[in-house]
Amino acid sequence: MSPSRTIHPVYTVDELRAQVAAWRAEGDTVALVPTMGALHAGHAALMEAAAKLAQRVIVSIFVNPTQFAPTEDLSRYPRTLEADLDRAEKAGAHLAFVPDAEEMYPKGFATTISLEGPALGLETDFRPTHFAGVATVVAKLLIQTAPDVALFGEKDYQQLQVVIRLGHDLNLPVRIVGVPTVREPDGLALSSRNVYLGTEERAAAPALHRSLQAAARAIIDGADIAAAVAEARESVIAAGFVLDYLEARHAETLAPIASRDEGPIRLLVAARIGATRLIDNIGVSG
Ligand SMILES: Nc1ncnc2c1ncn2[C@@H]1O[C@H](COP(=O)(O)OP(=O)(O)OP(=O)(O)O)[C@@H](O)[C@H]1O
Ligand SMILES: CC(C)(CO)[C@@H](O)C(=O)[O-]
Ligand code: BAL
Repeated sequence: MSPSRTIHPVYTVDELRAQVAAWRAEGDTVALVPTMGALHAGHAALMEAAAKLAQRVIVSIFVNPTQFAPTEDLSRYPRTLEADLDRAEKAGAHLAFVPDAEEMYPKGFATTISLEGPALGLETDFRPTHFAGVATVVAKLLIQTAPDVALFGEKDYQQLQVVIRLGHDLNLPVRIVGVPTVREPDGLALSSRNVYLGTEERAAAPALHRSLQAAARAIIDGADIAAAVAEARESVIAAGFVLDYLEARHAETLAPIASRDEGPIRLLVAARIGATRLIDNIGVSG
């Protein structure tokens, strides 16, 4: 670890709780930013937003095995702890909680959260066990840290809605805050998985955001939602993606939505290019 760093990495729940208790004793409020590391400017935006909402900011860095299916990229998921600590410190975090799998899932671990509502469909159709793993680890992180506020990116929009629902349903005493997606200048949503993209794939990738924008504009201009969605699906496929889904959903419940009269609309996409799976989403407003 760099000797000049002031951010404090802790590895156990006991150390985490002791530090939070010390801050609480001084009257400080606490924000939690859960991540899987490989931190980029999107994560920095979450930590910067956290620093405006609480005096102390904790970033957790844990590549959670239970949210990956055996066929997914757990083993090759980017791990960049030293750079992450530097970035977290620059973004205003005071403590990095970096548990290992044994700390989070000790021998005999046998509890999983089961979900319906916003967890149904979309990601769940392609990653059936994903949100059970996310909800379980997020619940654990929230209980371990007991923050006043926890921040999640809109880039993982279905995850954000699942976590909001989880907080309500389990009466977790924490405010869940969503942070808008940070994008590259060409519109590609920042994601740790973007490092997997080859040159041609990277050049094609902004088509996801462009297609969503075109569909949103068409819907705002009065186009039929199903027709706008169908056109966006075609343009994603024409850009070289294999489409998992591109859907219009109610922005809060994530139920299917056929008309603007039924409530606020969110357009969500997941698509694969080469070996990389990307997700994105935008709101339809105007
Ligand atoms: N571009 C972004 N803008 C805003 N928030 C983001 C962005 N990318 C990730 N986040 C948020 O950061 C938090 C941690 O996400 P995670 O560590 O999985 O990063 P990621 O870049 O989404 O990685 P992945 O490639 O696994 O999707 C989540 O709440 C996520 O929504
Ligand atoms: C919320 C989260 C940290 C849980 O592992 C993860 O799903 C992520 O990084 O979005
Ligand atoms: N950002 C979501 C984490 C995952 O894809 O597993």
